[in-house]
Order: sequence, then structure tokens, then C-alpha cells
Amino acid sequence: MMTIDRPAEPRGLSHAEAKARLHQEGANELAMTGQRNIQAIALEVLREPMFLLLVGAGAIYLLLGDVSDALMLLGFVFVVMGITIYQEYKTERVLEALRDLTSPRALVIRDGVEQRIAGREVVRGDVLILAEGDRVPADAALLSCNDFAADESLLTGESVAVRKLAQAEIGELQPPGGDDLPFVYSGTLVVQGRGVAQVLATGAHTEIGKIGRALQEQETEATPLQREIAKLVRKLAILGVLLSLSLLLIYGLSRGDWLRGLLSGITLAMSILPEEYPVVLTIFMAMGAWRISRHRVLTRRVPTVEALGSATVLCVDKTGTLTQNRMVVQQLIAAEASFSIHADTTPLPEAFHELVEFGILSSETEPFDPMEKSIHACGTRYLANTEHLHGDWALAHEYSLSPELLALSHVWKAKDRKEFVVASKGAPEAVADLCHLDAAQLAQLAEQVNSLAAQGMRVLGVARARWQGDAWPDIQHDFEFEFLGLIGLADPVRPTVTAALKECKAAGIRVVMITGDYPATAAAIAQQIGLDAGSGGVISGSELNLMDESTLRARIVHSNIYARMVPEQKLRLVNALKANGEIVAMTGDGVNDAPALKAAHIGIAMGARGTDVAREAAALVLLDDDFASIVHAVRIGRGIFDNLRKAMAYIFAVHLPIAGLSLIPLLLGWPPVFAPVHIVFLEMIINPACSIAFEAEPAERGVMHRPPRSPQEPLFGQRIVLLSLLQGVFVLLAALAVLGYSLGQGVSENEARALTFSTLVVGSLGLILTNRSWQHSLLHTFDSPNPALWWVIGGAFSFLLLALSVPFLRDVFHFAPLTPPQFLLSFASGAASIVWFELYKLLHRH
Ligand SMILES: Nc1ncnc2c1ncn2[C@@H]1O[C@H](COP(=O)(O)OP(=O)(O)OP(=O)(O)O)[C@@H](O)[C@H]1O
Ligand SMILES: [Cu+]
Repeated sequence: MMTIDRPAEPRGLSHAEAKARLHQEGANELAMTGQRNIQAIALEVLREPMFLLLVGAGAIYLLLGDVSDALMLLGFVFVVMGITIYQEYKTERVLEALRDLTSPRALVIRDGVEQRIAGREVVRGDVLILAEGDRVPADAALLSCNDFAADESLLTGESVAVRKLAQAEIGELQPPGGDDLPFVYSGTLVVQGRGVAQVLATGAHTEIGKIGRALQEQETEATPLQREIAKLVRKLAILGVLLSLSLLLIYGLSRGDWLRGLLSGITLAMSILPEEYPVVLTIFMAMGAWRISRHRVLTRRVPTVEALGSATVLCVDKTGTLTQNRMVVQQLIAAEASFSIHADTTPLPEAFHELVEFGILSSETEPFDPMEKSIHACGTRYLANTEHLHGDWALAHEYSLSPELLALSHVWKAKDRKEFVVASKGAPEAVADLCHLDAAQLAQLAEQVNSLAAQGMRVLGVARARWQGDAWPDIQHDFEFEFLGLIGLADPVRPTVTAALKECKAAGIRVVMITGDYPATAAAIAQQIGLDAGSGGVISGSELNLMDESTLRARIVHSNIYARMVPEQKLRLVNALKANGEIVAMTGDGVNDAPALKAAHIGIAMGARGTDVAREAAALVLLDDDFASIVHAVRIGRGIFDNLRKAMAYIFAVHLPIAGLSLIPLLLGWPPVFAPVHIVFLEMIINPACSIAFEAEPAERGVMHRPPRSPQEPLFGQRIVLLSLLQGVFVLLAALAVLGYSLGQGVSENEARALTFSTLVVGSLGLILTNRSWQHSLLHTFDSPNPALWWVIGGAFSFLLLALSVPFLRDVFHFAPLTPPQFLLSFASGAASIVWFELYKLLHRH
């Protein structure tokens, strides 16, 4: 594998050129599927059963000759429709913004500066930097590359990777097929190497665009929560239809007035109709994803928001997630001597010069690996003006790191020498293996490695060899390596990690460290950050290979540190944890992490370090790669689930008195309390209350002090159903009592209706307040701010007062004016109906 000298760094397009071209030739995107515009949303709303029922009710009013009732109802219909469409539109926008954020990015050079831009902004002529794991954003020709191969199966169906070679002359773009061509195609995957390429075609002009195939979002299966809610909705819908039909029959047969019977049937159907449940679920998930994104975590699959709250194990990489991935050479060991690097001006003793020299020779000339960068920096500091720096040597051959041998070698051609110089570095045990150390040397080495690793340092071994001959040996073992020493690199831990780990512990979430690093290093870092290693000790990659599934499942319960793991082993760990019934979140960044990320319940890719492949496989993307952000997301996820449950309990509870008041008076032979217009009024409280007010409710203080929710635990457990039923029953009883009492006092029908309706409205506003917390008293919740809630409650209450006092509205609602004592009676009864739940909370807490 020969390296090709890179041509002088290309400058790429200028910003102005790129902007003009984007304007002229259009964005680099394929037709998207599944977008909803406002017309589509409106159409969907028009097909809703609620809307059809309202139109039906309006038609009946017309038949009955009640033109003003009919018009009023239709007027309200438009208000409710407006609110619904606005909400859905807003949700859609939120989802779209998320899609934009999570859509592919491209690394380009513009004005000579590397920068990440949205894939859709790539234009013809842009210079792209492509690396292993990237999705190619546009059709392009390679200007330079290193050991480059692409998976073009998307276009050709051929799954074997295609080797690419840069060419000096960029010819015409050719269709895919065949090795050693310079062209790469939009949508295909870089599986090996790095390269710089110039864009030849974008958007619909690319090969994939010509096929007219859109990169489809993968089908998402319904989550348990979605299924649970669908089931609930089905049950309630059937119940509603049956009850409404019975009411129609009873009314028609007993009173002979079929049209009014139909109207009452429709009113009842509207009051039971469970249309809020799926809407609320969608809104909560979308808004939740948006809230999480403000903590620099992007949600690629929205239902993950729900899974976050039940995560029991977080499996995280060490380097870059728990630590900063800012490696600094800290200690050198050569033969028996050791040298600590400090800020002072002590020169580096001669004994260590070769160690650093070969450390540099076994690194890239322009390194991007933080370890290699820091070895270079060390050389610049100590070896400047010595004969140990070789800027003029040419790299003749290289052997890369592999999971089987964690070492890499570079073969150099010096101008003034006949023989080649070989430099190798890698995991100490791998380099020791290359050097064929004897038992005594190995024992001494192990001691030295452990002394560095115990301080949390990453340790690299360095070796040297010579080579004469024309052909390169196949494997690194064929060189005669001589061991030069050890380099210890420190990687500071992230300052936020310790606190985040504490939070996990309190929240009953286990944290598991999976690292490619040496066991002692992993253990030392774990100790520094307070990660509990578990009673089973560190498990290494080679030990893991010897375990069968059942052993692994037994051992994994007691061990939280997995060292010297290769990415492929992450999948086994995920599966073992899943088999033990855990809900697993797993981080990853490389190409080989994708299967584990997919298998985990919550795959988390790294935004800064991660590859496109990892991002595509993951459900969440951490923009700052920080472990603490995962914990934030979990906390938000738990809060969202709580709020969802509160909102659902509220909807459930509030529909009961509405349905009861539509049904029971008729069964008792009393005048009907409700017409459709009253239901519409109540919907105008319920809808924003559950979707806006509960959504904005701050998480309860204890969310991270209780164990994860079991995924089997339904949103509506028996206790919750029972309690919300009771909440509804009490409001119903209060309203019925007011109705019965006032009818008994011989007041007019309209007065009785006004009294009952006021009681119901106050009761349902009370339900909102009391359901804000299932732990703390209503008064306690005044401390936690929620402006949206107060708008909803204030608005509803003001509108009630208007409906009672403005003559025109009074007519519409068929109300009679109330005296202040009468209103007070309604208010007090409504408020009293929630007192029991406050007492229940109080007793339950003690
Ligand atoms: N550029 C390199 N030169 C020499 N050795 C390397 C290099 N990169 C990695 N290694 C060796 O391979 C081992 C594993 O590296 P790997 O990249 O798998 O770990 P990592 O992914 O950086 O760590 P983590 O799993 O904690 O994120 C390292 O501990 C080191 O010994
Ligand atoms: Cu020297």
C-alpha cells in the first residue's frame, strides 16, 4: 500500500462562489418522502371523527330550525380546528427542524478552511474530505486518497467494497462499477481510508438522483407505548359508539324525538371520543426531542425519548466520552530509566531520544490522532536541533493497526542510507510480542506498564527494526524488532463526569465502561471518576472471547469494566445485557460500532468524533460527546414520561364527568344539560391543558432519585386508572349534586345548566392543578413555574365568566344569569371535588 503524496492543499471554493452556485443549481437533496404541509394537516383534521360529529350536530340544528345554534357551533368548530391545525403544524415544524439537525453533514474545504456544512449545501466544485465511515454527500472525483474503498451496494447491489484510486486528470463522471477508478457516488459509504475529492454533481444530477430513489427513512415499528395507547383508544371508541347508540334508542323510544335523541347521542359521542390520546403522545415525543436537543443531544428516532426514562444500563466508551481525548505525553520509560515530563526546562536525557524519535516515526506525518499529535509535540519540544527528527525521510510502506495485533509500523526510506528504517508502536503487549521478549523481560515490562497504567495513563510500546530487500514482508512479525521503551499518555477526565455518575447511581442506573484500552488504565480511570468496578473485576477482550453466552450473562452482572475490547465485542455485551432484561443505552463512534448501536435499545453516536455510519445506526447523537449529556437526556426522558402520564390521567379523568353529565340526566328523565357547544367549550380547555400545559410542566424534584421505570410497567397501571377514574367520579358527583339540588329548588332549566356547567369547569380546572404532581400538594406546586398552565387556566376561567355574563354568549350556551352566591356555590362544589385527592397525596406520602 503506497501512500500518494498529497497535492498542495486545495483551497476549495470561496464562500461567495458556493453561495452563488447553491442559488443557481439548487440544494443537494433528493425528493424527500413523508413531508406534511399545512394543507395536508388541515385535510387530516377535516377527516377526524370529532369534526364530522360537529358538522353532523350543526346539520341537525339546521333541520330543527335552530339556525343560530348551528352557526354558533360552526363558529366554534373553526376555532377548535384552528387550534388543532396550529398545534399540529408546530409539531411538524419541530420534527422538521430536528430532521434538519440530524441530516447528514459534509466536511468541505472552503476558502482553504476545513468546515462542516449541511449535506444539502454541498455544491458542484466543492472539495470534500472523506474518511472511513462517511456517507459520500455528492458524486465526486478523488483528488488524493490513501488506501480508499467504498461500499457502492446502494447503487450496484454489489456488496464487495470497491477500491478507489485518485487520478491527476479529472475526466468525465462515469457510472459506478470497477476497481481503481477515482469516482465516488452520493449515498455510498466509505469503508476504508481517507481522501480528498472534488464534487462533480449534486442533488438530482447524481447517480442516485438519476435512479430517482430517495434515501428512505427506515420504517419505525410502533413502540409499546404507542401500542398501549392505540389499544386504549380502540376500547374507548367502541364504548363511545355503543353508549351513544343506546342513548339514541332510549331517547327516541321513550320521548319519540329522534332528532333531539341524535343530538344527545352526538354530544355523548363527542364527550367520550378519545381523540386527544394519540395527539398528546405525538406532541410530547416531538416536543421532548426538541427539549433534549437544547442539551446538545439530537434525537434521530423520536420514540427513543420514551425509552430513555427506563434505561437501566449505560454502556460508554472511555476515551472521549468519560475523558476529554486530549492526550498528553506524561512519562517515558527506556530500559530501566523513567522520565516525567513537566513544564520546567529540564532537557530530555539522551537515553530517551530514540524512544521519542521512533514514536514520531511510527505516527502520521500530519497526525489527527490525539496520541500521535502529542508525541509530535513532545518531539518538537525536546528533539528540535537534534539528528532525531527526519522531515526529509519518505514513507515507503505502512502496516495498520488490527484487532488481532494492536500495533502499527511505518517503513521509512532515508536519503543517505541503503536500508529501510522500521518504526512500530502500539499496545505494550503487542509490541512485546513483535520483539519476542523473554519471560524475564516480559515480567519487567508488565511491572513498568502497570506502574503507568495505575495512574490512569494510556501506555504505548515503541520498537525499531531495519529492513533490506525489495519486497515487503506480509506481516509485521517478519521484522526483527528491538524494544525501545514505553510512552505514557495522560488523558484528563471530563470535569462533569463525576457528578453525572453520582446522579446515575441515585437514579438506579448502572454505568458500564467499555474501552479498547489496557485493563489497569481502565480501572484507574474508573477509580478517578468514581465508577463502581463491580465485584467481578475487569473483564478483558481475550477473557470475553473464552466465555460462552451463559457464562457471560452470569459474569456481566458483577463487572462494570470491559477493557481491551474490539468494537465487534460490544454487540455481544449488548445482547448479554438485553438477555438479562436490562434496557441498554450504548455509545459508539466507529464503523464497527454500528451493529451494537442498532442492537441497543438506545444507540448513542458521537457527534464530534462519530462516523456517519454510527450516526445512522444510532437513535441519539451527542453533539459534544460528553457523558453528562446522556444523563441530562435520561433526566429529561423521565420527566417527559411523568408528564405524559399526568396528561393522560387528566384526559381520562376529565372525560368521565363530561360523559356522565351527557348521559345520566337523560336517564333520570331530567332535561339535558349539555349540547355540543358545551363539549366544544370543554375541549378548548382540555386540548391546550394536556398538550401545552402538561408538556411544559417542569420535572418533579425526585425524578433522578428513583429506580428506572420498568418497561413492562404500562402508562396506565391499575392504580393510575383507578385514581383517575375516582378523580372523574368526584367531579361528576359534585356536578350532579349541584344539578339535582338546583332542580329540586325549582330553578329554571337554564339556571340549573349554568350552575352545573360552572361546577364542571371549575372541577376540571382543579383536576389540572391537582394532577400537576402526584406526590406534592397542589399548594406545593405553586413553587414550580409553568406560565403556559396559568394562561390555560386563566383563559378558561375568564371565558366561563364571559359566557355567564355576556347576554349574547349566555344565549348561545343556554345559560341564565347567576347571582354571586349561586356562582360561589358552583365554585365551591367544583373545588371541593378535588380535595380528596389532595388528602390522598398527603396520606400516601407519609
Ligand atoms: N495510533 C495508534 N498507534 C499505536 N497504537 C494505537 C493507536 N491507536 C490505538 N492504538 C492501540 O490500540 C488500543 C485500542 O485503541 P482503540 O482505538 O480501540 O481504543 P479507543 O477506542 O481509543 O479507546 P476507547 O475504547 O476507550 O474509546 C490502544 O489502547 C492502543 O494501545
Ligand atoms: Cu540524541
